[in-house]
Formats: sequence, C-alpha cells, structure tokens
Amino acid sequence: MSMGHYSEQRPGFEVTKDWNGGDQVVIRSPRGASVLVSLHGGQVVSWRNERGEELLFTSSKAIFKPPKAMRGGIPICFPQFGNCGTLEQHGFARNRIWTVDDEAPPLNHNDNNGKASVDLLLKPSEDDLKCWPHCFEFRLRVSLSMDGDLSLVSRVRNVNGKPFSFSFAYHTYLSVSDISEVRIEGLETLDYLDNLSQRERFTEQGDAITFESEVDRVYVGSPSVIAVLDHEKKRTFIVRKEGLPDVVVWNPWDKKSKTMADFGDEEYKQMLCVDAAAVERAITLKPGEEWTGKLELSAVASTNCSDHLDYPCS
Ligand SMILES: O=P(O)(O)OC[C@H]1O[C@@H](O)[C@H](O)[C@@H](O)[C@@H]1O
Repeated sequence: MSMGHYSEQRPGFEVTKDWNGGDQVVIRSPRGASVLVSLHGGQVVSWRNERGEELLFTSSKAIFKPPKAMRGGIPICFPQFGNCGTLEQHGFARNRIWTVDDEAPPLNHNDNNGKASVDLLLKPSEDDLKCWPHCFEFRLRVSLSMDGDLSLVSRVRNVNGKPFSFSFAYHTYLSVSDISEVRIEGLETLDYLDNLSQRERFTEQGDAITFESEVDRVYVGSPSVIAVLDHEKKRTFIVRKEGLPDVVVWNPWDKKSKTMADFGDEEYKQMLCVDAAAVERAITLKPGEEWTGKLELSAVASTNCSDHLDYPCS
C-alpha cells in the first residue's frame, strides 16, 4: 500500500507501508538507500546504504514480537533511560504500538530539505497513565535524505495540567566489523557516569575511546558531532545531535552477552551502541511546552569523514 501523502513530498522517493513483515513503513531513496521503521516501539529496525549494506545491528536472536523491544536498530528510551526510576528499564515507549501521524505539525523549513519522512505518534494509554501519570504527545519523524543519511526528530509535548520530567535516548545499535577495530572520537576528556560502578563519575583521559572489555557509560555534556570509526570496514559513522547533551556508549562484551536471551554469545563483536541521550539532567516541560531532540546519522568512507565533522544537525 502506497502512502500517497508521503510519496508526494519528495519525487523519486518511495514511502510504503509493509504489512507483511509486521506493521512497518519503508522509505526508499531514488539511489537505493532505505530505512525501515516499525510501529512497534517507533523503532528504526533497518538502515541500508545505496549498496544495500545494513548499517544497524540486529541480533540473530532478536525477538520481533510485542511487548518487548527488538534487540537492535534504534529503540526509543522514554520517559526513562535505564533503570534509574520507577518504570521498566528504558521506559515504556519502546514497547508500545505507535500510529502513523498524517497530521504532524510541520518542522522548521530546513528539516525537510531533500528528505522523505514518516511521522509517528505515541500517546499514553490508560495503563501507561497509571504508572506514569503525565499526559504527553510524542511525535517522531524519521527521514532519509538523498545521500542516504538517516535523521530522527522527537518532539515531546506536555498536554498535562502539571509539569513533568523525563530522560531519553536513541538507543542506536551500530553495525561494526569487529569491536576491537573501532574507535570513537569526540568524547575524549569528557566526564562520564559509569553504569558498571553505580554511576560513579570519572573523567576520560584524553585518548579516543577503544574497546577491550564491557563498557556502559554516560558521557555528559558532549559535543554535537562525534565520529565512530570502523577501521576494518573503512567506514565512519558521523553522529550529529541537537537537544541531547549526553552520549551513552554500551557494549556488553562476552560475559554479559551470555546472560541475554535475545543476543548471541559472540555478537558483541559486531555491534556498538552509541546513543544520543538526555540522561544526566532530566528534561522538564511545563504545561503546553514542547521539547525537541534530533539525531542525524551518516555513514561515510573513512577517508572522507573529516569534511563531515564541521557542520551540525541540519
Ligand atoms: O537489555 P536492554 O534493556 O535493552 O538494555 C541494554 C543496555 O542498554 C544500555 O543503554 C544501558 O546503558 C545498559 O545498562 C543496558 O544493559
């Protein structure tokens, strides 16, 4: 089924609903890049470049059935990141069924330049309101650009009579060739909260981040652009973010992998989570206020990546 409303916005792009593999929306660029978004969790479950290569990790043991989030892609952590709060781990948004929102209010002019998008909407159910008594509207726009860049824009509006606070993350499972060949640039010298030491605060010592054991950290007050370099693949992911001051870096390594039912024992070598997030300080919205958090991901040949580090989110 074609979604006329969306296909009209960018000639050459295809935006279709795919009911065979579950409730998913596919955006395909004229050059063959694609993104697949599931209504389950509002989760991006696939992002492919023009050569058809998958850029996001999905576990071979992932379970695609509600009510649990699928292990891979980009689950949305909202209204709670991790287990610091009264809600289930990473909040309920990733386990709910979202709807396609044909009436999403427009974003800034620049946000639509050369992109095709789908808009999703989540409102709390009666049950959600019992465990988190705050009325909100969460609008998620997922877009693919002509160059195959993926962008996610989240807008959370307080439609409640009272203020509320939340934490948030785009829990982004990047696909990598071999974790021991990967390096993150842009987080050097930052403070981080170490989830492996009861969130104790440490300071990174100035080198690019590499991996040789389990890592579960929240880097706080990070720059708006960071790079994840995969030497073996000669590919660099450029992560641009706005409204999201923190970056969560997670790799479960061998021991933790064996405890996760929906994750292969050796799969930690092929993934790295680098999440644009707002964790250290909660976001507070007064009645009627709206918050916006943006993530833009590009995957480029490592030799070309320096041109991409200079400009922020469009
Ligand atoms: O298994 P989940 O709930 O998807 O969480 C996976 C991981 O997500 C990371 O973001 C957290 O920092 C980790 O602590 C957590 O283990």
